[in-house]
Amino acid sequence: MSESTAQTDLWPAPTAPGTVDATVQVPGSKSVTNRALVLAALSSEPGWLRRPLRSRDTVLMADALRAMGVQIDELVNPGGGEVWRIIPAGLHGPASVDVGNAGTVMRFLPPVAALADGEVRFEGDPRAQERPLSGVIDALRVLGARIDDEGRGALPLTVHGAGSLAGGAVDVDASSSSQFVSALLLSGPRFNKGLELHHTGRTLPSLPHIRMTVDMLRKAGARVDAPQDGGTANVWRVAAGALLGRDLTVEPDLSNAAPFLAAALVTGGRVTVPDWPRRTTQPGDALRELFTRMGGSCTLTERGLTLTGGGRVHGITADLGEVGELAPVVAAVAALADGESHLSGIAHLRMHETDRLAALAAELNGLGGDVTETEDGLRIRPRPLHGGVFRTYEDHRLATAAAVLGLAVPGVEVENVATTGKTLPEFPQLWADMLAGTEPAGMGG
Ligand SMILES: O=C(O)C1=C[C@@H](OP(=O)(O)O)[C@@H](O)[C@H](O)C1
Ligand SMILES: C=C(OP(=O)(O)O)C(=O)O
Repeated sequence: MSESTAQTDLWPAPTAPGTVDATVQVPGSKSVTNRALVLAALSSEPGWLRRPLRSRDTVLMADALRAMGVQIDELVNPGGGEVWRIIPAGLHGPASVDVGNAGTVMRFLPPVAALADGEVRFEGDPRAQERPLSGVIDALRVLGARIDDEGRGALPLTVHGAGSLAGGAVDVDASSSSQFVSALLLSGPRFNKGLELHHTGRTLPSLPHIRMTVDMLRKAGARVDAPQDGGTANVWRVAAGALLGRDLTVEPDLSNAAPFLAAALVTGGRVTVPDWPRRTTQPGDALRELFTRMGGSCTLTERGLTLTGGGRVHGITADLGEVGELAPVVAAVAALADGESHLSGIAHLRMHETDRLAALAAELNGLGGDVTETEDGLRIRPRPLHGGVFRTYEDHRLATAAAVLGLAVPGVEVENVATTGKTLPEFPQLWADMLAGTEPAGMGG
């Protein structure tokens, strides 16, 4: 948890005037948008991206690829929504990349830079320099890349791209971030010998995100063997070969649907998220099961996913290792529940945008909660909460978690709500719109 910014920018989290009843159109998935941009940049023909997410993380990704020579045109679709046309070109330096605090940018792009011709310099926010990257740096060196990180094993660094990379077999410990695996797989088809990646760590978080990588690679024409389909455990193989341009419509970001669905749960109301995919690799799909266990009920129809709160919120014992992105909002809901919760499998959240376990414990306890950190998660004992400042440590998911608490706890003031711009710049407006249709207390149902 790094030092918090000044507390001058405080957003009074609105209290729910009654039961929420709303339809919330959630913008596109960060993880899908940024993978699609990388794959399109590496492909041999132009591609299209419909309804991409426009947020800090995805704009940083697009700008970085442009800096390496890729053309990305942003078009307005008269039928609604944005369309980006990606025209790949010979990747080249010199280029300078600002990764911000985007894990996807800082991890997915050094392998792309190794394929570029020339130097690519990577810099980022102070927090990005603390986040793990050595798994990618060390693996790229084994695969033939020259990287100057002055021995840090972290940002800032310079990749001296040679226009191609040998590739081959490599061991990677990705226990601190699944993005090490995704990063190498995404560029793998463009390595001369392809890639054979052995994960050597004891644990591997966020498996759905690795499945998303494999799925999107295959849809772009890559040949991939993965443990998920009965392949060798902990081994991924990517054959060398060309990638095809795609015309892809981005699914809504299901992890960013979490605070809105949580609003239905904690107010005993109803929220529908249109365009919820019937099949998806996004970890946010697990919200259906998690929030059902916490007292809601879900229906998936052609209108989308509707979550209806049951009037009571239950505590939960859950291993969130595969779906760590959901932990902050689940923790907020758990703090409002009728019983204790144990969230486990999320030690790696200590190296996310902030130390999320420390931050959630400190901020929930600051409002009167009883939260303790465990070795790999949080124990949350619901207590009557009171208002106060909820610090967000430049972490979008801390801000949205605080908004959920604010629905039930008067006087919650959220520091720097604009930090939601990392993946959901429209958050305050979407939240206000959701509440505008809320039935006053006593009239809901
Ligand atoms: O590949 C991806 O798009 C992501 C993978 C996960 O990272 P970790 O495995 O580092 O948790 C997730 O938390 C992050 O928000 C997005
Ligand atoms: C961990 C997250 O982001 P990043 O892609 O920066 O790792 C997140 O969005 O919860």
